[in-house]
Amino acid sequence: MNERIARILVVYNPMAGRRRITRLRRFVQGLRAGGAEVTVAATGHAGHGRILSRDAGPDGAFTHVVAAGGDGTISEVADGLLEAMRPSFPPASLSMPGPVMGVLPLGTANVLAHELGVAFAPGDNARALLSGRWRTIWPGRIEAGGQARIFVQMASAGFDAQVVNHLSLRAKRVLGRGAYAVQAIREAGRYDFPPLQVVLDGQAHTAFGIVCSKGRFYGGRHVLAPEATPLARGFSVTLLDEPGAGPIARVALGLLCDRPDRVRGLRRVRASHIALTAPDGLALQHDGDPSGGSVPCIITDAAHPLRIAV
Ligand SMILES: Nc1ncnc2c1ncn2[C@@H]1O[C@H](COP(=O)(O)OP(=O)(O)OP(=O)(O)O)[C@@H](O)[C@H]1O
Repeated sequence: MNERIARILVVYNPMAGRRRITRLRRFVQGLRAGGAEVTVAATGHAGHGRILSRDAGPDGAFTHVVAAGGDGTISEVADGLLEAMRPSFPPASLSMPGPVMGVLPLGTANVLAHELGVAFAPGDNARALLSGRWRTIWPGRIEAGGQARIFVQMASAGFDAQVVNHLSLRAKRVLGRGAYAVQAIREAGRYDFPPLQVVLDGQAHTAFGIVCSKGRFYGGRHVLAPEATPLARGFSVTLLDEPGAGPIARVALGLLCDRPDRVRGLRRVRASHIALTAPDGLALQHDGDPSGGSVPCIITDAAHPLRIAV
């Protein structure tokens, strides 16, 4: 196989964001104009991105797999690429690092794209991808109810996970990021803030919400964890010490002003092994989508890092 030709699989989520098919077309044109062989595969259902990228990974058929969608699509593609690296998944060669992952931001919040400075303009993105530059990121892994999922930006339990779990894709398409605010107002009246037991690298804490961040940003380009980076192992863990709608409103204001350090009742701890339990099995979310499981859960780094084009 000719190693100089980029062979690119684009995993396109047609349900992400506001269905920006024109931007996808421009991106593919840019790649082809740059000499790449491009295959586009649209996802047919939630979780399909993981299967498409897992099956693209092991035999070297593709040099790159691009997640064309939002953060949920990115986490599914990352999940599939990492699954293909598992020794138990045939016919992966352990010496092969797998395809480089690309990101074409077509989603609602696109937090990882902001975090890594990925180009939003399709032509610029295609040129950057073909330039061959990449960085190594360490995704997170969340294990709940016997199922493990990969995330790239953050995972959480508490009020925000409840909002994400009750938010419809349709609302996100119609209202964009405003859909999160509308849903948060709805949940504020009915969420009862049960306490979470959190064990961070063996140290026990109690909290009323927890966000395990790989990157600085949360909900778009709002800084929650200034020191977090997806380029390193471990997490910046934000704990909410007080229950209720008042503290949540303070956090929202702190995020809008990018001043999480000024918010009373929020604290951050570095940790690499996070165990959560709660009395009544709270919902979880990762990268802005429901995790499909509930607390109790364990959060750690993924077994392998991923190469990501920037
Ligand atoms: N064909 C499909 N039909 C329904 N859901 C799908 C389909 N393909 C993917 N999905 C799901 O769509 C969800 C949302 O996708 P994604 O997160 O990429 O977009 P977004 O929510 O608009 O963006 P962001 O997460 O950046 O706010 C994901 O959970 C994914 O599993």
